[in-house]
Amino acid sequence: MKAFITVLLAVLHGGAGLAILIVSSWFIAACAVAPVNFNYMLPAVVIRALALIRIGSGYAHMWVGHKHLLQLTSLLRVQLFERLFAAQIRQRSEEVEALASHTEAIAAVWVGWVSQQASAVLMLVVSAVTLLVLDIPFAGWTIALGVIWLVIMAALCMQGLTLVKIQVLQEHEFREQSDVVLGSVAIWHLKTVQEQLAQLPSAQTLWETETSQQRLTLQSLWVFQGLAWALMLVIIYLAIHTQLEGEGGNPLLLVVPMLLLSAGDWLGRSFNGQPALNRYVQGKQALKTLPVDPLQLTDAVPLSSTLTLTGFGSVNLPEQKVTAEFDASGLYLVGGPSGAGKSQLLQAVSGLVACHGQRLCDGNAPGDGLIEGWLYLEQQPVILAATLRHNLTLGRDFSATQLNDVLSKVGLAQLNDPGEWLGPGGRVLSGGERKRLGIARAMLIQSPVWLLDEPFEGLDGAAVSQLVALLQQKAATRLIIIASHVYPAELQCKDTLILNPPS
Ligand SMILES: Nc1ncnc2c1ncn2[C@@H]1O[C@H](COP(=O)(O)OP(=O)(O)OP(=O)(O)O)[C@@H](O)[C@H]1O
Repeated sequence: MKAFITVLLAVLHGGAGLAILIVSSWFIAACAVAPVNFNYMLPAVVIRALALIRIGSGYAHMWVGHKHLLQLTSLLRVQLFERLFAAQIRQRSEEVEALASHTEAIAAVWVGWVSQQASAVLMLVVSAVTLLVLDIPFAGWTIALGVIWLVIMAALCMQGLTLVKIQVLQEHEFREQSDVVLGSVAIWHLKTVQEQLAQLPSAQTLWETETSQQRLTLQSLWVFQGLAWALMLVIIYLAIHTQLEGEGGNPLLLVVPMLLLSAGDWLGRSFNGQPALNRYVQGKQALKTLPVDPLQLTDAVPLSSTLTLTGFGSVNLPEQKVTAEFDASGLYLVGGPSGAGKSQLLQAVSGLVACHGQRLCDGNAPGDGLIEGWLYLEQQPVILAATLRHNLTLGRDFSATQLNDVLSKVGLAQLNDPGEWLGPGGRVLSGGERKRLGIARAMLIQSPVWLLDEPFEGLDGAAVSQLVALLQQKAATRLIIIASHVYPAELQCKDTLILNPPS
């Protein structure tokens, strides 16, 4: 509904502009030949009223149109979030681009293109019909103007859409290359500046395609304006030399030439709207081809269940064949030298990586995929560039007291400002602090199963003792499996599983 009001307001805005042109051109001409008792008041009032309508409808068009644009953009973004929510992230930069600009480009088509074209078509039709009905000299020539506009617009659309296809491919390639370069950020300092520069993908071709689109729009506008002027010159020639002898004083003779003279003004916006259509098509295309692999989830697993592994292992380690039983609560240790496959095993248990062998929960196979609600704490917990609160809550609702409580339990009482910014551009946490922040997250999430990857790494003796006491207490009500090559003396486990490195 709002989209249609936007279009109507754009039409009103354009129509008022056109009416001002027609009335004022007639008024100027009429003044030149007006008799002494000519009433200047009425046309002046009409022009003023039209100007007010033009200004008012222009602002209203922006108000309604942009409000609608914002609503539509947020709706599209929510839909996109829903698609990405349970998906594996493969092309991070493409997903960011999709959220940041493709949804906006799709939403903007009503304001940017549809309303401009509707306004142009209606102005052309209304002016042609009005001039024909009023029998204004040369009225039929406005039809020729309409045909010229239509042909140039169609050609512009076709060329623009061809360029869009090229642009989508170029953008995809550029983003893939950028992802590769950004992925190697950790070793940039090891390279010379020349090596780094040589690696950077060039945006030159993208930029060239973008500018050729703008050039095309401008060229179309100039061709249209040129042909409109040519029509006007023909009319003037005809008026002077052939058809209208004896009618030289008729001020209505000027109406159609004035219309043609200013054709670029009242129809130019329709050409300028073309990039909005291109971006719309590009956005649609890009969202359609966005690589989204849905995350596979298992069937629902009881909140508290035993875990039985038989010949089980990560698909990345075909020789890994673990057979073990875990109660629904208690602390278990998975040990073994570095590279033995401890992290891979925990990730396979949680379903983060595909597995082989059998995984039973309470004696039932939940199927392949991620077990919802089970927590895997990475070896190096990810710290988001966000506030401490967001890093802890991950979008859930917790009170400040709950946050302070878990922070002091994991030995991070020094982080006492939930609004403090962490990560790049903010407070940088040490390796041990990251680890403890990860544990704090786990404590808030209340997961029935904790799979902790090297939780003691980077912690000093006192911190290890504090963490062991905490885990011991939490293991009373949940299953905790720790993968570690450090075995704190005070750790009391129900069982220990030692993995051997692959031969
Ligand atoms: N995505 C993967 N694809 C293929 N092989 C992998 C993958 N991830 C890890 N591996 C291999 O699996 C083996 C075990 O890795 P894993 O990280 O599980 O060892 P770990 O026992 O946790 O070692 P550490 O104690 O050093 O963390 C390694 O040889 C590694 O190369």
